[in-house]
Amino acid sequence: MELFRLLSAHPEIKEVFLYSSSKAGQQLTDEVQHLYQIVNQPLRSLEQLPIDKLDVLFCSAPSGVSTELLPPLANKNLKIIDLAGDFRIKNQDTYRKWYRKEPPPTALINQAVYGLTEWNSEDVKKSDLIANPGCYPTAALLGLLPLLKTGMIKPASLVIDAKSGISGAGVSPTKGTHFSQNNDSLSIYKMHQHQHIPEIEQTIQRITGIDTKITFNTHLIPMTRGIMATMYAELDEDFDSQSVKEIYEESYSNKHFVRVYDERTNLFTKQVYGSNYCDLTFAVDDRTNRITVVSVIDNLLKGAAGQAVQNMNVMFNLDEAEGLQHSPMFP
Ligand SMILES: NC(=O)C1=CN([C@@H]2O[C@H](COP(=O)(O)OP(=O)(O)OC[C@H]3O[C@@H](n4cnc5c(N)ncnc54)[C@H](OP(=O)(O)O)[C@@H]3O)[C@@H](O)[C@H]2O)C=CC1
Ligand SMILES: CC(=O)N[C@@H](CCC(=O)OP(=O)(O)O)C(=O)O
Repeated sequence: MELFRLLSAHPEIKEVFLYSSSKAGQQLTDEVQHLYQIVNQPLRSLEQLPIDKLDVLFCSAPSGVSTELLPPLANKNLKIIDLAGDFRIKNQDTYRKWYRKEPPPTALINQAVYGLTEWNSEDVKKSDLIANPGCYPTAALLGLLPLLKTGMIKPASLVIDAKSGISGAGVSPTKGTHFSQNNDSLSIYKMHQHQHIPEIEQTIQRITGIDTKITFNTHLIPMTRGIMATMYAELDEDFDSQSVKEIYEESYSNKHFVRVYDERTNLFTKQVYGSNYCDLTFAVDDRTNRITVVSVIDNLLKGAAGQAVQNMNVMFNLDEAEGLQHSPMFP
């Protein structure tokens, strides 16, 4: 629904069609009461996809669905952006191990471009099939890549501690996302087993050439949206606060959606709420020679729908911020 909201207000989009696997033919009223004035269509069935009339298709279903759905639609003069994990992992055995599902065909995995446009916009531009990054990897990688690429931190020392709002768990309520269980409580889940671990390691490898194994844990926070990734690593002795700040500024000065704050700024997930920004800060600890990096995003925007629209903009040679210019809502 966030994707639909963004696309409906996008100045370069003529028409958006909505498809559903379970509610074809129904009017979207209950789920999208908040979009009452713009949802003026019944949900369509997937069999009705007019491939030759569409420019771009977003697939926004849980992992495993696009492995079945997308292969027959690929390479048909239609650009595809998949929001799920299916096309993100290049090694099929790695995908099987972490997702416990069968991967898509090799040719399509090889064709898919990982859409972290801040780091590979040239590939995104040429691509017809984008694997939109996961929410946690987006937050973690945008904070870490500048430091890893320049050798500022020791990869083996890296620990990523991430926290997410409950909308990260999708639309269907489960025991784990029940209000009474989460309200007034903080929980840890999928310890050392999160499916985003191989995605982060693979992207570090592809962008910096570093083969490393990360320690990554995730927590559920009783809030609707937002991710904070707090990352700890040993700083190489040749670097200090000043050089870290310079590297961040160099990496992101011309990147619209990454905002680098001064060292030790207190960041809030709410300062990016409803926006496509990723906000970063850091603190160097001279006593321990460790650095802490903090990254915040809105999981539904920069972590999913916003980043998907940003990728679409780059693929169609539009300004990458088209349709995503709005500031965060605060408080
Ligand atoms: N929530 C988040 O913070 C993030 C989400 N993503 C990705 O964004 C996309 C949307 O996320 P989110 O809305 O949370 O996802 P959900 O898990 O809530 O699923 C979205 C919709 O997928 C459809 N769907 C299609 N096939 C199936 C199936 N076999 N089983 C269940 N549902 C199915 C359902 O709609 P219908 O029945 O109408 O077809 C469902 O409402 C996903 O690809 C997800 O991986 C990425 C990063 C962050
Ligand atoms: C809070 C919560 O449950 N979050 C989800 C990640 C959401 C996401 O990024 O999903 P995909 O990688 O599937 O696209 C999780 O931890 O599995």
